[in-house]
Amino acid sequence: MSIIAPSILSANFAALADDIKDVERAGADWIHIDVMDGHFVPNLTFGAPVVQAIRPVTKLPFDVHLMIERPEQLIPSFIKAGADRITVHAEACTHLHRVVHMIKEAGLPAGVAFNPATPIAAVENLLDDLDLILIMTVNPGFGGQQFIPQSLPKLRQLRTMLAERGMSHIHIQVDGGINAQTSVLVREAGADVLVAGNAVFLEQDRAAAIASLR
Ligand SMILES: O=C(CO)[C@@H](O)[C@H](O)COP(=O)(O)O
Ligand SMILES: [Fe+2]
Repeated sequence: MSIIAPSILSANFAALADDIKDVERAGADWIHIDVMDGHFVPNLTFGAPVVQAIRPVTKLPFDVHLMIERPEQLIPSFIKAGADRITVHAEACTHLHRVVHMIKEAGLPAGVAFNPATPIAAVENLLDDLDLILIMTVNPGFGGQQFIPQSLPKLRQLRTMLAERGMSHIHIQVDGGINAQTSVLVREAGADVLVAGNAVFLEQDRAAAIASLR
């Protein structure tokens, strides 16, 4: 069964706590938090103080997706604020091994994300250290974009790579343009953690929306 992680980027920021409680009631598994710095991606979102403010609102794990340059500078503050798992972009880390170990040594599961144009080979020698690999199914920076179909062969390639190495316990996460239709395609291609922003938060009936993704 897929893990569903609604992305609060599509929530109503004026009622963020209520929206988080609502998706928890509706059956969400993780809360996906998109951190953007206006440099690595052309948009700006939340910092650690926002994560800290919403931490008491839910018991669900906070899945923090860092779309920022030099993530090693901010990882400690996100952990202190209540992150339960952290994913960094391969493209944003000069020393990816060091950054992944920084997350692991703090006791958190570590993930590595890949933009649509980045080959996944960069992670081949790091598999022992990873809990999750995120295949971006849009170019990161904004919610509500269209799913990129070339992500599907990449997902299959990753699934095969993990199976060949006996590493199929590593989560394969997808993020961007996931809805009731594309969720079927990505699941068939190997994804087991589905992030969805608009497809959950813009729906009146969030329980039905989550069920249709699952
Ligand atoms: O990381 C990102 C965007 O960069 C995502 O988490 C989006 O927030 C997903 O939004 P939808 O495409 O599902 O609306
Ligand atoms: Fe994300």
